[in-house]
This record gives sequence, C-alpha cells and structure tokens, in this order.
Amino acid sequence: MSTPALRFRQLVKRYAGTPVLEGIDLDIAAGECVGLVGVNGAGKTSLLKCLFDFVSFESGSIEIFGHGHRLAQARRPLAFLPERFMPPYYLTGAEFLKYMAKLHGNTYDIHAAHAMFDALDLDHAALSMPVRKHSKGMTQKLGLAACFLADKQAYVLDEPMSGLDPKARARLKERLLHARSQGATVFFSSHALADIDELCDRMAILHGGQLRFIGTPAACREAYGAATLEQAFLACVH
Ligand SMILES: Nc1ncnc2c1ncn2[C@@H]1O[C@H](COP(=O)(O)OP(=O)(O)OP(=O)(O)O)[C@@H](O)[C@H]1O
Repeated sequence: MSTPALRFRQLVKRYAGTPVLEGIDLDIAAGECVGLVGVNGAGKTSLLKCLFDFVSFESGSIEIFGHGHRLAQARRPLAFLPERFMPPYYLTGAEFLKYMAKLHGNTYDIHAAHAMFDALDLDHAALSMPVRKHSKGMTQKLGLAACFLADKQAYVLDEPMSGLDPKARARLKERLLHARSQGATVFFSSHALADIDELCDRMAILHGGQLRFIGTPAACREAYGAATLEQAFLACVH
C-alpha cells in the first residue's frame, strides 16, 4: 500500500486534563478528498491544530506523506486555511499574497492572482484594498486564494465554506474538484453535509473524542439506515 498523505495513529489530546481526542486513527490516501464532521466542540479544529503542530498532544503520532508531523519539512506539502482566518489587517490583499508566496518559497504572480480571484469570484479590487476593509467573505476568499496559489500536494481547510455566498461556495467546490483532479489531497472540516456528500470520497464523523464513522457518504447512510446524510449523522452522534 502506498504511503498515506496523512496518518493519525492513536492520537490523544487533552486540554488541562479534559480529553478532546481519545485515540484517533485515520489514514487519508494521497489524492483522496475526506470531510471531517462533528457537532460544535467535537474536536475538529483541535485535530487539525495537532496536525500542524500548533498544539501538543498527549500520545499517538501523526505522519505527513510518511514523515513525522513535527518536522517543518514534513508540513511543506500542505496548504492550510484556519477556521478563523484573519490576515494582518494593515496589509492589502496583494501584500498578503506576496507575503504568503514568500513563506511558501514561491514568486508572486499577479496574473495567477487575477485568475485565482476570478475562479473564487473575488473582485480584483481586493488586491489593492487593505484587509481591514474586506468583508468576511472577501477575507475568506483571500485566504483560500493564498492556499490554492501555493499549489501544494494537500489542502487542509478548516470550514472553508464559512462566510461564503452561494456563488462563491459553488466556485470553491469547483476549485476543490479541480485540485482533486490534479491529484491533490483534500482534508476539510465542514458542517455542510450536502457539500460533504457532493465532494468527498470519504467522511469521518468525530464524536465523543472518537471517530464514530469513517467511510463513503453512501456507506454512512446505509450504516444508519438513513435516507439522508443529515439523518445518518444525527443517528451517529445520538
Ligand atoms: N485552547 C484551548 N483550551 C482549552 N480548551 C480548548 C481549547 N481549544 C479548544 N478547546 C475545547 O476543546 C473542545 C474542542 O474544540 P474544537 O475547537 O476543536 O472543536 P470543533 O469541533 O472545531 O468545534 P466547532 O465546530 O464549534 O468549530 C471544545 O470543548 C473546546 O472548548
């Protein structure tokens, strides 16, 4: 079997003794699109924070394309959009993209930025506008644009649809499908089960500190004898 893009093994995370993740095992294959779902406070963001070494964990391991997650080099193939994406307010959109390009070791290309803004339905004016003047949705699109412009092997996105209007959601879905068609791995958290159903090869339901279900959306409906994914989810976290 080929090396998974992401591998979580027996991950245990506590905050001040309170368990949040209690033995998470999850493999995400290269090129796979996996959705992470769970009720508010289930631990989705915590799992992603562990992946990026933003927080420590008590036990278990995480590998990124076969390398320990603590190595900065291991995280190089990943692009990440945090849940509460807040770029420095004093930068313009273009300055932020230049900064991100530099961090990723890439060159800022205004034509690529324009094309990406078009793909995500973001007005080019956002490039010259300070981030503090962006609407919530504009800021989210800027963060997504920075991720996709980084052109990575894997995209890890924490609630990427947050704040997006229906047109932008549709554009983002197209973009994610495009990334997948190029062989990229996508791992994202979402509360929008319709998006999970539409986009994901597999979904993982996190509840009570554990992954209660891992499989295709169709298998999830079948496992819980549910007509819809929403009903299946509710039965799973009951
Ligand atoms: N820094 C922290 N210190 C203490 N507790 C924390 C911290 N961060 C998160 N928690 C707690 O860990 C639990 C999981 O939070 P987390 O943000 O990972 O959940 P989530 O599934 O992403 O939630 P949501 O869907 O609301 O975004 C919650 O009970 C939260 O209060």
